Amino acid sequence: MSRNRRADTPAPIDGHRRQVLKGLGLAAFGCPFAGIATARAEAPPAHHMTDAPVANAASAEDRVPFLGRHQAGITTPRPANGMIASFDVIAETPDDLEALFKTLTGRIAFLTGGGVSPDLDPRLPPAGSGILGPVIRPDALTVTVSLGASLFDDRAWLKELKPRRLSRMTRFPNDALDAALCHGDLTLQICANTQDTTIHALRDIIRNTSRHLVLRWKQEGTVPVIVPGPDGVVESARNFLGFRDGSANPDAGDAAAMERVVWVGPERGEPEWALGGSYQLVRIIRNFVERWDRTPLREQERIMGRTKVAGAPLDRPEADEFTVPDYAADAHGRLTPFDAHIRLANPRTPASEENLILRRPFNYSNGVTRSGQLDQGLLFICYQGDLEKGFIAVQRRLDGEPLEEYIKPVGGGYFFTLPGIRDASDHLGSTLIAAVRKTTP
Ligand SMILES: C=CC1=C(C)c2cc3[nH]c(cc4nc(cc5[nH]c(cc1n2)c(C)c5CCC(=O)O)C(CCC(=O)O)=C4C)c(C)c3C=C
Ligand SMILES: [Fe+2]
Repeated sequence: MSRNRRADTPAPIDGHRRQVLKGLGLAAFGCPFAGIATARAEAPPAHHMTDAPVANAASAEDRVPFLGRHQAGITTPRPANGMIASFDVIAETPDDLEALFKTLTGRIAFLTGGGVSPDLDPRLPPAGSGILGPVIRPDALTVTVSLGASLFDDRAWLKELKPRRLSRMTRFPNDALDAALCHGDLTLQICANTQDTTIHALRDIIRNTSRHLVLRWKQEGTVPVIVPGPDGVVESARNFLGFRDGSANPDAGDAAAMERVVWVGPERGEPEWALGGSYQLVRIIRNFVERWDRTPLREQERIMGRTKVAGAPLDRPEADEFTVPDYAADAHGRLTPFDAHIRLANPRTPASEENLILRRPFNYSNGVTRSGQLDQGLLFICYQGDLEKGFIAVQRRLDGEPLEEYIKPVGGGYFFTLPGIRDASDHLGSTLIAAVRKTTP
């Protein structure tokens, strides 16, 4: 799980990051399907630094390839803005569902590729919301499509094809789930450099799928853009508790690690159609930031298991955030308490290797609660090849952790992220539809 956090060449950073994006298959801007047949939504190469957005590196011309064995938006770099939108699906027949998947595919291909909105006919409603103007720039947009258990459970012709570990999220002890913020038949994870682009994409998709999709809930979030240090190190972005978040995330640029941690492969016993997909976990976790801000620094650090400024593990407080804690050398929990967040989340034993997850969180700030508190928190998103061994096992270890005094999960759900799209003639969900056609006359 080693990870090269340092840039080979510290400056200019924007050039470096641009090169990474070019390596991902950035094609000429202008045509919605330009480069689509060759551009693949794979993880960035190993020299990519962290998953934090880098200052001055983001450009409206950044295009994240849409085609590939896996959907974009999971191992591709996390831009500054993210959103989960959850929908109910109106689809009584396989034909309905296929039509929805095809429309989604077409819209996502256009929006992520960029292009010119068609000319306006003043006698008709405009072709789009217009909030980006007539020229849609890709802006590192990704739209990742996942399905909820209810989509399968509520349709006889889909029941047999449900991914094995997909279920309706049930309550954990510290949860106070708001039904209006939970579950759904289908989610879109929409990420981009700017919020205008995520909102534009959402409105475009809602407008073009109104026959099949009804919006249930959505949550937006952001990640701070990081200015690289003089040595070129890009540190992890901070969450709203002020700690670096992402330091020990598996390396999304390590394809072998992603096969082990994130993707559904043949060894998992999942239906054939699901290969190349992943399980998506979403949790909207409110942070009681006023209480946290009144908590002594030492206590905050012992709750998290890391120093606040540098993000170093408590057994190596002079080290950096990427230094691996040595729990075996701290067998009595003197330096890192046994109930510290990071020690529970990943005790770093051979057995806990199978519980690794890829986190892709965003901070959210929703306004003010009725009792006059800030409504802030973490839009926690993670991906794993096995939901039970991944999120569920980790969350069970975290149940009762001291951090719970400061957090309250209020929404979210379990979803299955569809495999990617082979080529320009393919569409999202094609393997599922083919399996439906095989099993239903
Ligand atoms: C069930 C999974 C997890 C939930 C839910 C979760 C919530 C949560 N986390 C933070 C802040 C931090 N988490 C950190 C590390 C970390 N967290 C999880 C899992 C969940 N966190 C894992 C698997 C890890 C990695 C542990 C390791 O391998 O050492 C950290 C430390 C920095 C880092 O590695 O990212 C912070 C900080 C909050 C605030 C939160 C809920 C609001
Ligand atoms: Fe965490």
